Amino acid sequence: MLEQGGAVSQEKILYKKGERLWTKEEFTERLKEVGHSFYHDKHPFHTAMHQGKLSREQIRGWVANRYYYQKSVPIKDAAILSNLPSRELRREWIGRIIDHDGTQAEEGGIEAWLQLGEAVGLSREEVVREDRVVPSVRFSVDAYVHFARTKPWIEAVASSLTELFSPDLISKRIKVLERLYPWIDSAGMDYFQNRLTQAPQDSDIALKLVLIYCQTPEDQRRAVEALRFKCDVLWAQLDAIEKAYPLKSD
Ligand SMILES: O=C(O)c1cc(C(=O)O)c2c(n1)C(=O)C(=O)c1cc(C(=O)O)[nH]c1-2
Repeated sequence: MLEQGGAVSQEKILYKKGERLWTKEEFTERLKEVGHSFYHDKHPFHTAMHQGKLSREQIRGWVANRYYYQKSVPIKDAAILSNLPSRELRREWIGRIIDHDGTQAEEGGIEAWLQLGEAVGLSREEVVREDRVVPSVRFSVDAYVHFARTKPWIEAVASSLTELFSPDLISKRIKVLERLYPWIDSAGMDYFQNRLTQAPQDSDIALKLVLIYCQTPEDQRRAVEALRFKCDVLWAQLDAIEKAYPLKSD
């Protein structure tokens, strides 16, 4: 099928097994549906956090365990970077590593997370020693890094699209922590404040790449599955944290 300019109208091409390529709008909608159904904003541990029900020990356990995710994100991004096939693509991605690792002038997200640790009463030494990190948190985060290393780069990029949904969750979290957990030193909020500008920039780039480079129904399906996998990674972390720091029943 040819459009006016002679370009092939991908939207109308029918593929085998009756599949057709989703339009960009349909594809974006499918990705967003995954977030609405499976993102960790609805996990019971977050629900309890948002209701002000977590004890100091539970907040500390969450911060200490999530450190393992924070320190692994730039490793995951370096794995993706190493699989990107052009310098134009690598230029789009490299800033993420600096956001987390920092440079001499800019300390970066991992440092800000350690400051959050101090704000909730954890020494940076104990956070860095990973004393409280439970096996299933390690296991799920390592699965994310492994996914980024071994899957086609566009699937790894798609798996980062949970960041489409993180700004709403993080802005809610900032308000909740300030209002319901006043014992947390406000200096600890810098990490979350920074993510409110970084996450939309990251997800804009990732979504642009996914929409451009997923050119067949199979590519699109795999991107949706990659995002579902990543939702599971985030959910599994909270399951593990909840198991180690059980919620009180009402
Ligand atoms: O606090 C959160 O709920 C949350 C969620 C996510 C996410 O949705 O993947 C990220 C972050 N935080 C985050 O801080 C972060 O740096 C980050 C990087 C990525 C990624 O996949 O590349 N996700 C997230």
